[in-house]
Amino acid sequence: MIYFFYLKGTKMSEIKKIEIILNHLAGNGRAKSACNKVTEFLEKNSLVYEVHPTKKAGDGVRIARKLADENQTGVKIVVIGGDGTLNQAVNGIKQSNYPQTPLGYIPGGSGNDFCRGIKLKVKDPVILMQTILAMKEPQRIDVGKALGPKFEHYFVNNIGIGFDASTVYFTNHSERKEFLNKLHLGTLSYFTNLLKVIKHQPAFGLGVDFGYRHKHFDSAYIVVATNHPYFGGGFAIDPTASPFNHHLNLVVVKKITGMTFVKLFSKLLTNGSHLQDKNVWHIEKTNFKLHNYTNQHGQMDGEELAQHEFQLSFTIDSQLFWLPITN
Ligand SMILES: Nc1ncnc2c1ncn2[C@@H]1O[C@H](COP(=O)(O)OP(=O)(O)OP(=O)(O)O)[C@@H](O)[C@H]1O
Repeated sequence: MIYFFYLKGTKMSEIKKIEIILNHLAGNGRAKSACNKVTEFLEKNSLVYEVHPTKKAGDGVRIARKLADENQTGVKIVVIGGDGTLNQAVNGIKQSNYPQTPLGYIPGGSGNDFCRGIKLKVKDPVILMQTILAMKEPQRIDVGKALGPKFEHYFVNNIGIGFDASTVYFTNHSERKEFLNKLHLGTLSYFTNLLKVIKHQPAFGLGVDFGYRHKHFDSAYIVVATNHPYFGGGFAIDPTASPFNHHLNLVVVKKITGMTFVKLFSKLLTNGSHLQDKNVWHIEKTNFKLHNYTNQHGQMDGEELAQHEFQLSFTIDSQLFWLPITN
């Protein structure tokens, strides 16, 4: 269903139309509710808008590419959904003939790690839309890019292999997610599935190339290439990462069990001192390569990637956003 409004008496100011990409399923209804508030505001102010609902998984890419290719002046494209929908929209823009097209974003997911990562202060969707409309210049924010055989994707948060990716897999396939989301406990949903993953996730071999150096791990367990600190709905896997420093961070945690794991995890939850632990290795670079030697689950911005022997080259890129940032 496409909603289209052109209200009589619309002030033909600089903004002629707002194109909204909506994932009405995101955040178990949070995105839909945010969209309703936003469109009510737009109507009250006689602004022209159109809502483009995603009709199936992955649809955000197609919609964003199409809207960017229309290249209309005076139009602002705004995504309302979670990190997965934002990821798709960024990839759609990058695949279009106008990859410099800016995107507005109103978070409505369950995790919303991107907004946490860029320290977005405005929480109210209507105030955020007002801010987006008032902005004259878009802001450039880092996004990661991963290239591999048959793989070319941009990501706004992170790409993970192993532990966190298995957690995404189990979370997406659990009935508890929906239930906990209803209670607005998306992070808890992720957390409870960690226990399942601790039981099932094996250690795996991993090679990392950075600069002229190579590092080998016999027993990698958590592997995250990240644009900012957060994954899994607010866990700061690398508190030193920043989406404004034109670098990507890579964190590798070796397989540990029992109390060693509990201690490390509590450091991660409390003060970020896990990065100094002897079982954790991390780098901050403009590019690096990863190769895991057995099939493992992967995740990109919370979206499942099929199980793979990943061979990925990471670089840093950027995307223009209609978002109020004070970094
Ligand atoms: N109409 C649809 N039917 C089925 N799946 C959809 C539909 N529209 C979008 N999706 C899928 O929903 C998934 C989740 O989207 P999204 O990440 O935006 O929300 P979320 O998981 O609630 O948020 P977050 O990632 O911030 O926790 C994405 O994989 C997207 O492709």
